[in-house]
Amino acid sequence: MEKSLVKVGLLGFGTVGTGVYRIIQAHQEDLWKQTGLHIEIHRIFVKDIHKTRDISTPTNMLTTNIDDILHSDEIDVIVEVMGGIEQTKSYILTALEQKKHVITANKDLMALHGGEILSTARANNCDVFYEASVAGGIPILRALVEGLSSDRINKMMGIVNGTTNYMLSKMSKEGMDYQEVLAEAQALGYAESDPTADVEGFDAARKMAILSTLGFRVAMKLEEVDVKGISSVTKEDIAYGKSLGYELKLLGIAERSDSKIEVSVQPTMIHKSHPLASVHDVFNAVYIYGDAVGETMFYGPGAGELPTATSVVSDLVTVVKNMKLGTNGLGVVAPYVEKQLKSDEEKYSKYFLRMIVADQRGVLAKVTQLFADHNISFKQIVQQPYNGGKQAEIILVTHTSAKADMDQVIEKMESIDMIYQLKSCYRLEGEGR
Ligand SMILES: NC(=O)C1=CN([C@@H]2O[C@H](COP(=O)(O)OP(=O)(O)OC[C@H]3O[C@@H](n4cnc5c(N)ncnc54)[C@H](OP(=O)(O)O)[C@@H]3O)[C@@H](O)[C@H]2O)C=CC1
Ligand SMILES: N[C@@H](CC=O)C(=O)O
Ligand code: NA
Repeated sequence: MEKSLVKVGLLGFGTVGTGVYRIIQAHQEDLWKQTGLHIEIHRIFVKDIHKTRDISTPTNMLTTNIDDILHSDEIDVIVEVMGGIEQTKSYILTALEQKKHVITANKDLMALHGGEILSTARANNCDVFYEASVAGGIPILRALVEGLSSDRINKMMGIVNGTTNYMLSKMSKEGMDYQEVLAEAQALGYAESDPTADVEGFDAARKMAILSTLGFRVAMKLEEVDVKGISSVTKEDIAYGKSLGYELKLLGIAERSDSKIEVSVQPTMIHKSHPLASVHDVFNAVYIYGDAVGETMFYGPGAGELPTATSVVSDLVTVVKNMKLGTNGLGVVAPYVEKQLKSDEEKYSKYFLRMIVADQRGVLAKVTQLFADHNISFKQIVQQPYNGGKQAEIILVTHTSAKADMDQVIEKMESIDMIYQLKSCYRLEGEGR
């Protein structure tokens, strides 16, 4: 007899899980009209069954026994929104071996173990979708694997962490300093009480590993993403950047040239004429450069109960449509492009530097010579008095140069006595794009 009802096992009933439950309840009829099947949350796995929740569920729907879900013959699809890595991975692999389709919002898990999860899904003819794992409510993974599948993507730049974008926006607009704005982001619930993954760039790196795997069709490993966070950013850097026409953003950058790729996350000065410079507060955006399509930008909420749940439930709609058509597991394409990573000699970008130097005749010539010795030329130089005129502050904007050359310059600065301190060095993007 043909199925008329799809039963879902929900793992986790926190922020995102609650949103998934609400959307499925509220949009029952639309979901049925789109898929031809009724969708029902059958059981929900939680840690604490006695916890007070602001949403009511039928008696016995909540369980703390994972087997009620993983080994239930009635459940067809697992929605994993509990977070965590090892335990969650074992639940997902078991679910796939039990021929249950999987939807997850878990970027930590997919960035580390996505390859194994997807190959287990293929072996079991199951679907795995994870749209909510990158840029919460923005349908960016679907855009890469469907909307832009006919194109060759050369570059993706993303503001993919809402917490740090909120912090940098506040530092830029209100001149707040780092510690002050971090405390505010924690009080508002954007940053975790341990905000390391957000501010040190690890959360963004996980999302960039997922984006580059799908965009470039390579098996990108998390440890191959170069990561630098925002914990050493100062309000002075932001103000100087602004005075020269740049906003400072934590950018994930994935770039491909001549079949070689580089993927990184770092605070980056982006020219105010670039659309990413106008992405403020907790919003996310991903800017994509395709050979054929040109430039496209995807913008929206990167987190939050209902935006994130929208992506999860849309994945569920795809799984259920596939069930109706009997096409589950056919859409999961393994990375098929051989991965070649760029060396530091092959990574090119422009840079913004700020340094404190002696206020003496010839200092600028020394600085210029050092950069010229390593093939780096300047687009802009600003010099001004520092520390009451006892020293000078130099701000430099370079032309395109190799990362290896810039690293050498920074190393050699230490031995030049007229250069007292390199205050900051940022990658620069967005001009003349
Ligand atoms: N919040 C957001 O805006 C976004 C979240 N995500 C991802 O979605 C996932 C869920 O996030 P979120 O909803 O914020 O998390 P929450 O902390 O709000 O909820 C987690 C839920 O999972 C349950 N849970 C956690 N650990 C266990 C365990 N060991 N055994 C049983 N149940 C457990 C908790 O149970 P109990 O209720 O009993 O405590 C809770 O219901 C994460 O992977 C996160 O990275 C992705 C994009 C945005
Ligand atoms: N901590 C993340 C939440 C969503 O993934 C962020 O700040 O973007
Ligand atoms: Na998304």
